[in-house]
Amino acid sequence: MEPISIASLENRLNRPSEPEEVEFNYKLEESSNIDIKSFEILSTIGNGSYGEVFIVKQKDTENVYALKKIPYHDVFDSELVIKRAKRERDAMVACNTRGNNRGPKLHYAFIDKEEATFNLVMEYLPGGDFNSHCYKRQCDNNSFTMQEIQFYIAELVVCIEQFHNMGWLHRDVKPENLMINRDGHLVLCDYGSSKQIVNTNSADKVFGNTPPNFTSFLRNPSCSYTSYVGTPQYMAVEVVQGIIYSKLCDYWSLGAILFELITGQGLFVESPDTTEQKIRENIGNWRGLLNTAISKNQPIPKVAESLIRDLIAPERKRLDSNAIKKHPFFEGIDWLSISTCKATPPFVPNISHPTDTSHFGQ
Ligand SMILES: Nc1ncnc2c1ncn2[C@@H]1O[C@H](COP(=O)(O)OP(=O)(O)OP(=O)(O)O)[C@@H](O)[C@H]1O
Repeated sequence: MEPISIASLENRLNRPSEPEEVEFNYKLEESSNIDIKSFEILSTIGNGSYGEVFIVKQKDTENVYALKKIPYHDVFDSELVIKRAKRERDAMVACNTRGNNRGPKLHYAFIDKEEATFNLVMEYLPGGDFNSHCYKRQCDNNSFTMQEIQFYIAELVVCIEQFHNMGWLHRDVKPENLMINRDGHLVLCDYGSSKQIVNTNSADKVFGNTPPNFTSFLRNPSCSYTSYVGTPQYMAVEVVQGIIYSKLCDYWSLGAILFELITGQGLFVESPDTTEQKIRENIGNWRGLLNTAISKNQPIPKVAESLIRDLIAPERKRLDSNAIKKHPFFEGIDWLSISTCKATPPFVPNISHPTDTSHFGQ
């Protein structure tokens, strides 16, 4: 039998293109000679489908950061990986420049050509991810009170709203992509699936000095997208069907998360064995299945059911952030204190030192 020859990186036919460092680098000029050797890797804190996240210490300053490393030399999907990493980097830069206090602060971004990785050095969020927090509560038989759910959903509304206000759709809002910061507030992370809203008519005005009114773009086809992204369980029907969608898709995800926090069940997920394909089919048949899910999981407070139905709804009827904030589900919520992180969270992580990783399951 012929020996199987494995193509080296150099002679592969579809060798991936090398990413441009100038497009990716961030803040390197302010701190000379920053590269991967500037950081001591302490431990792994997360593993996603695209990257690995470590807690690191900068050697000269002793500052602690989270470092996300995204390898780009996989021959099968490197173009996709490069696109995702750039989007993530660009959205994080937008968070920094537009003062989004619900996104992780980006400190540096650089490419390591030797190990073929993108590197994003960001603020370390020590409270762990919200999904793990919910899972722990469920395992401890300590389900959320309606007051706690109201708080977290209000925080998520503000996270999504701030992301939209800087001119981006997130498209992958899910509990795993929400982190808890040191003060117990939610931060929306993982921008690999996000998309910048492009106003083809007045691109300059969108990011000019005048704050743009993005609500006016909500149903403007020139600001809607048809590519297929996201995580099926929380994906809006118009995204699953690949038809034109707008930033309202992120509020469908909010509705799916609200349902899950109240019932402890994933919406449109019948059992842990439900396949991705089946979840997509279920979302396609959402009208009937939503009624079934709601009647099967009673009691759900009427006011919460009403908000779920206003979010798991056809895009043209779905509430936007202004209408969501006025919904009776949020009675008693002080939106100013939520958006300025002054509201008291129900849980504040106990952090004993800057490199404490006790809220990350390992
Ligand atoms: N700034 C941060 N501080 C602390 N932990 C973080 C931070 N960013 C990410 N993590 C951890 O790393 C995990 C993976 O990160 P992330 O979701 O960004 O990776 P990904 O490869 O894009 O994931 P996905 O599979 O969702 O696309 C997160 O779930 C979280 O536990």
